[in-house]
Amino acid sequence: MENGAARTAPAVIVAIDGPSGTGKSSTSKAVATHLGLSYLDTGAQYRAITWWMVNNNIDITDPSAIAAVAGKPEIVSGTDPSAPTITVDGVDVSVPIRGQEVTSRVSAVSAVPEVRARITELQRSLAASARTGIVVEGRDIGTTVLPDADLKVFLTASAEARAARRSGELKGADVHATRAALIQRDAADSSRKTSPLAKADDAVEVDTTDLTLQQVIECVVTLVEEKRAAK
Ligand SMILES: Nc1ncnc2c1ncn2[C@@H]1O[C@H](COP(=O)(O)OP(=O)(O)OP(=O)(O)O)[C@@H](O)[C@H]1O
Ligand SMILES: Nc1ccn([C@H]2C[C@H](O)[C@@H](COP(=O)(O)O)O2)c(=O)n1
Repeated sequence: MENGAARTAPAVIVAIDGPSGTGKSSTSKAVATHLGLSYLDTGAQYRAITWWMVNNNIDITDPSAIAAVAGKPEIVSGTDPSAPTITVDGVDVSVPIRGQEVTSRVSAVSAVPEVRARITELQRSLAASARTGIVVEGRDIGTTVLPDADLKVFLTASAEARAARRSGELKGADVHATRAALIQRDAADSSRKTSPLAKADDAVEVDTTDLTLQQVIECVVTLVEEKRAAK
């Protein structure tokens, strides 16, 4: 090492993709916290722009109406994994974006190419400015947003496991209805033309069905450390 200077770990870019309820957010936040990286929830950004469309009475069934205003809202994501934030035009929307009104419309809004172009640009800029590196989670991070990521992980889990996790979270929500809604959203997200939900060819697939959250976190931390060591 030159002049005995302490070697700092090189910045590392991690892409975590997968269907709803596979554990992307929980895993990404914990991995980023453990490794001192930034964290970006890209689903929250698509939810935030959907919230703005709903609040501004934009016709969600009309892609050209969505495209015409896609550049208007200012979406700001805070990337501290211990306290991630999301605002639209300065308003904290972290709670309303999780509601049914947004969840049932987000696939339609996020399928519009102009929306994706706008949000993808934000995501790339946040990743480029992350000093120590970043964990970015979503649906198209490994395939489209950050195709040169150091590590790509694709999380999966059975529909039953995902529905049970979500029903537990929603305090007793009907597990069959939750399962049906997850499958419907995954189908919409996987079948859109522009950057659909997909596993990148070079992603490591981790089936979380029979793993605890802690086991998944440990698995991804190990994968990141291996990549870092090889840099
Ligand atoms: N391996 C696991 N075992 C048990 N529960 C888990 C596991 N992974 C995540 N969970 C729980 O499942 C729920 C969904 O997890 P999380 O929000 O991280 O998934 P997600 O993939 O980000 O979902 P979405 O894409 O819908 O935002 C949370 O309550 C989380 O605590
Ligand atoms: N990279 C991404 C992230 C999310 N979306 C869309 C599709 C999802 O149904 C929706 C909400 O995501 P969640 O909060 O459930 O992770 O946002 C996308 O198209 N691309």
